[in-house]
Amino acid sequence: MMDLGTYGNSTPMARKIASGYDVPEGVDIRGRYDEEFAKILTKDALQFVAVLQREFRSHIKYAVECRREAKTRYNEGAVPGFDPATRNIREGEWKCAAVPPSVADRRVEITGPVERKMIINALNSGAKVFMADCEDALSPSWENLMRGQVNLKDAVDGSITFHDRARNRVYKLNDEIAKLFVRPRGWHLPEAHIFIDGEPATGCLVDFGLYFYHNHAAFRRSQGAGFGPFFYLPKMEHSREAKIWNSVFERAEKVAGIERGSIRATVLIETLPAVFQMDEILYELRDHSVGLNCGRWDYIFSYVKTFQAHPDRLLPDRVQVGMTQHFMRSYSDLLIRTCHRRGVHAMGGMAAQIPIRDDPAANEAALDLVKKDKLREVKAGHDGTWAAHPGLIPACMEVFTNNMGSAPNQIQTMKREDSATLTEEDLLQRPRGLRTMDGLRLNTRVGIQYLAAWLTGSGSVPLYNLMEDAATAEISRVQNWQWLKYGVELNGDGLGVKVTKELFGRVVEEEMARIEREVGKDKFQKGMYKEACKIFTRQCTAPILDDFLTLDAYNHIVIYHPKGSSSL
Ligand SMILES: CC(=O)SCCNC(=O)CCNC(=O)[C@H](O)C(C)(C)COP(=O)(O)OP(=O)(O)OC[C@H]1O[C@@H](n2cnc3c(N)ncnc32)[C@H](O)[C@@H]1OP(=O)(O)O
Ligand SMILES: O=CC(=O)O
Ligand SMILES: [Mg+2]
Repeated sequence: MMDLGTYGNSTPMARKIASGYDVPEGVDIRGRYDEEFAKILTKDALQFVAVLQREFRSHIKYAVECRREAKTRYNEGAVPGFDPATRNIREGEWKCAAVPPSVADRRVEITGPVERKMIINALNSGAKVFMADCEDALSPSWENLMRGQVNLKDAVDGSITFHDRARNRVYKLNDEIAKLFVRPRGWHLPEAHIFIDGEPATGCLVDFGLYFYHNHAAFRRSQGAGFGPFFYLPKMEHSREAKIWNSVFERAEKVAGIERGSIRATVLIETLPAVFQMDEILYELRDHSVGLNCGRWDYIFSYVKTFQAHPDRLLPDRVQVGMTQHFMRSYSDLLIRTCHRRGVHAMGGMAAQIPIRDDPAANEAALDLVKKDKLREVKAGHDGTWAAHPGLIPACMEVFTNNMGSAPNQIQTMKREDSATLTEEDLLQRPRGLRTMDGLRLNTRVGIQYLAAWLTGSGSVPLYNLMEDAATAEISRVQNWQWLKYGVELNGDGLGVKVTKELFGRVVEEEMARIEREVGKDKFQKGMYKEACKIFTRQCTAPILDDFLTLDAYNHIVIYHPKGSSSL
């Protein structure tokens, strides 16, 4: 039990029963009541979330406001770069706290949503780490998030099981399982089903707070060997955001009465501004860091977003923006050099290919692409990588083990000092490649189908033999928006066709017809394809680019109880 000290309010008058949940003063729950959820949404756990919300809300608002100001500067022609004011941090000799022994070896990490069966499969997959995702891979509905918390709690205490009745198969944990990291949502997403002092709570503080409150003690015993819990932190743009997380961790450690530096986190470098802040981010989190990760898909999305007002930096077709483009390779090389200089892991990212069950030749080709990507990563000096599917783990493991041997990581052996000379120009270099009608069509087809899945509760889906999640869908959206905004010529087709609203309208119509043919009339009618098409089309043609696809779409999955009691 944690000591909430002066933050708790235990007077009987302050207790309020709302929507069936026993809530502390100032907290209002508008999501559906469920007996299982009530074991997570206890009064003390909610009080802990409220403590965090009250202490950090003004810092978060300020950080979000700073993002807006930076966006205005980029829209007026500026480009991101290294901050002269923090040169001493970049050039100084300092190290992050030593890596906890329990996570020294992270050569292959599996990721996936906090869905019950997938959690069991991922923990049993043979990967060293499982990143349980409340972010890119999860549609953040009340049901998904609260069930996810129940599932995580059962996973940490080891009791998690799942009975697949259709297949009469019972899932439970093996003796040896992956180490658990949890990725909360980004700062931008609210949790509209929990109000604190009249405002929606910050999504990531709900995800972090509930998980930490219920699991820190069991996790440190069973998984972290005295450290933990462990987290992945997404979509940051500046070190001031890392500073907030560091303070959140310190507050949580204090409340829980555990040693400072117990909690550890890997930060995803997945926005363009953040690549110029890697040292600064590690510095802010130096007592709580366990490395950085190349979140390549959001990074590509962020490149377009950051340069939304720079028509000289248009992207080619999405499929051509791989890790071998100069700006992507530079980002990965500098991340490795930065992490190893500071004594922490430099994690690689996700290849989009997944196993193709019904076509052995195509499956082999997909596996070869994954292996090639992992070989590039391990040879560059990454200490580990991500796999989207259990079927990819043996291949990823083999590539990393063949190149790293029995060493748990390459932190001491791959310093990559050659990357010290990488410049702002290297990191911003325009991607090379061509734009095609096929690219426009694929973006549209994938974007709509992804959103249709997301609106019905699935945040990661297989589409055309690739993994699609919120980050990959964002690329489809912003690329369409960019091409429409600047009326670009599809220069890869040799026909000189320009992207206009009329052309896009026709493409949407034709791609919707194709989706209907592919998924079948029945699924198409019952699904959310039409709604998804409306949202996606609106966002692609909006005069001003929406910051996030999921922020607008979130309004469609907020369900208040009792029904109709209120709305966003
Ligand atoms: C940009 C980023 O942020 S990347 C990180 C976020 N994205 C992700 O985490 C994506 C994770 N991956 C997935 O969600 C899935 O693999 C998908 C959606 C891509 C493909 O899913 P499917 O086509 O349903 O997979 P498939 O049918 O081949 O699954 C076979 C088995 O593997 C399991 N499985 C598949 N992927 C995973 C996973 N990532 N973790 C755990 N188990 C998994 C399935 O549950 C299924 O189990 P079963 O045989 O016991 O029923
Ligand atoms: O979160 C990972 C990414 O690639 O985006
Ligand atoms: Mg991401």
